[in-house]
Amino acid sequence: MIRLILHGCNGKMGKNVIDAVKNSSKFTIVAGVDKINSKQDFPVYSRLKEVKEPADVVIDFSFHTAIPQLVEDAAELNLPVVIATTGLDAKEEALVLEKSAQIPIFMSANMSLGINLLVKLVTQAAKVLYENSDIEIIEKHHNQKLDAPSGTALMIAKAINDTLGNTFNFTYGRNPSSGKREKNELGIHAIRGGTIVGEHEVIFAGRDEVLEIKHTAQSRAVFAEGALKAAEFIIGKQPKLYSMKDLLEEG
Ligand SMILES: NC(=O)C1=CN([C@@H]2O[C@H](COP(=O)(O)OP(=O)(O)OC[C@H]3O[C@@H](n4cnc5c(N)ncnc54)[C@H](O)[C@@H]3O)[C@@H](O)[C@H]2O)C=CC1
Ligand SMILES: O=C(O)C1=N[C@H](C(=O)O)C[C@H](O)C1
Repeated sequence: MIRLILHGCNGKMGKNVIDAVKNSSKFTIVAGVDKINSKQDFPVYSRLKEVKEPADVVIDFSFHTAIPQLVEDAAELNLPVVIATTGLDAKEEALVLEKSAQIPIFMSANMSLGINLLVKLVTQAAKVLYENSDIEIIEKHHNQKLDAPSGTALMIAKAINDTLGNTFNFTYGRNPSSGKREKNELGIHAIRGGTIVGEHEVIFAGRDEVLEIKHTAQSRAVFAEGALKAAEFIIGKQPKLYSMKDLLEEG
């Protein structure tokens, strides 16, 4: 059995990981960590360093400000971590990279298989279409989401820029003073409402033709199951910052 510590156990994704573990024969949750202390079937602590139960791996779905303490504690305890939390600032991201020299860290803004295939398809399309079309990303999420744009939208935009040698400046939404669209803009637009689980659409708008590539998450279970796959993948790996690309390449 893989012994799991669930960081952010009392949140929406925490609940989904608990359900995914119930349906899995490979995992058991030995402890949770959350800033809110609500009752679970396992002990809940307020930080990772306080956890008494021996464990093999940590999965995190919490909030970006929790990440520095999480990776500091995980490095001290020599525990691999899967970070699914989005909205990290540059300093938090730099610390994750620094700590990945000590422990294996798996980080992805989206744990679903479909989004990671979408990134592949979109970068291929961008190579062919970018000169003659305008690229815009639209993401839609529930009204409880704290960060905008989504980590996934940023991941897609960065993948396009990496592929095309940083051609684009990102434009976050448009307003009455935005003016005419520039050729080197990549628009990123965030919609928030209701209970939308997560939608990401990339639009290539050319002259007289439009290509749209879209992914819809229909439940949070896909993210929870993806996080369990990532956790299984990093146990026993060398210290490094891993992504979905590494997991998919290993097959
Ligand atoms: N990579 C992926 O596939 C996915 C990533 N996410 C990301 O996961 C994060 C959590 O999402 P939700 O579960 O919807 O949010 P949520 O707000 O429902 O849950 C977050 C939980 O983390 C806890 N928390 C906050 N600060 C903490 C701290 N300092 N220490 C310990 N616990 C803390 C909260 O009390 C709460 O229980 C968000 O950043 C979201 O964008 C969400 C879905 C999929
Ligand atoms: O907060 C969410 O719900 C989600 N967050 C991730 C993101 O910011 O990209 C992934 C997913 O779309 C759900």
